Amino acid sequence: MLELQSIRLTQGDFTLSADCVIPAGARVAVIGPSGAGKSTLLSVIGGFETPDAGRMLWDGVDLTQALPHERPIAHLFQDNNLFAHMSAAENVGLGIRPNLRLTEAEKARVTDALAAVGLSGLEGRRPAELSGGQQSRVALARVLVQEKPIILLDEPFSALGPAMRGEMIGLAKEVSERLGATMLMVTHDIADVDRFADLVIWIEDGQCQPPRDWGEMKANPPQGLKSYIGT
Ligand SMILES: Nc1ncnc2c1ncn2[C@@H]1O[C@H](COP(=O)(O)OP(=O)(O)OP(=O)(O)O)[C@@H](O)[C@H]1O
Repeated sequence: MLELQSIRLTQGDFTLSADCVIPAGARVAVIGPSGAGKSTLLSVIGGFETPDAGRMLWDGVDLTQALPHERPIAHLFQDNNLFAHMSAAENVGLGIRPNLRLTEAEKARVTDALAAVGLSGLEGRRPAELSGGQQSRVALARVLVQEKPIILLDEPFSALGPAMRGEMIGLAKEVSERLGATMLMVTHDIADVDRFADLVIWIEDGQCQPPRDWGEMKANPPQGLKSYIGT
């Protein structure tokens, strides 16, 4: 499990606070108004920001001071972070080795990951030769080959239309199931939450609420969530 113990981070006049436990293997949507601190929470978990106070533990190991690449975490951001001059297979291979000197077994893992996201036959294409949805699939395949137990998605598919986004969220779910990974996804869309989440972390004014069952939260929403979804 992922434990955030009395985490505090102040940036200017904004303070994030989080004190919660996320069970291993959970799919968690992180929702809340614009500027509430959703991306900041993911930055703290990913190690891109160091909290002023508190600790983060994964399976009892204190990772609070660990650098991003030392953490058991894979990331997917809105812009997919694909390298324009590299093929789909090379972009995925980077998830295994940044120098791309892959063994035959590692090359096979890349091929398998691209097949798992429906891109067999397109391994040699560069990002500009792929549609937006296909580019997102490459980014998901790169998450898959990293085989990390924690995956952070920050508004990953927001550049896609609603139907394609739904499809990609289904695929992200499959990736989390395949790896047994704990997945946290920031989104602004309640339809995404319905499709994706077991649990929801509601954030408002920098305060993260502990994760709650989504069905239960919808039945009995905090006031801020009611205003947010306009009920
Ligand atoms: N480097 C920084 N220095 C000072 N304030 C910052 C910094 N980065 C973010 N903030 C502030 O922290 C707050 C939280 O920002 P964050 O991006 O986490 O919100 P968010 O919930 O992800 O918003 P959105 O839904 O609009 O993406 C905002 O008020 C933002 O202006």
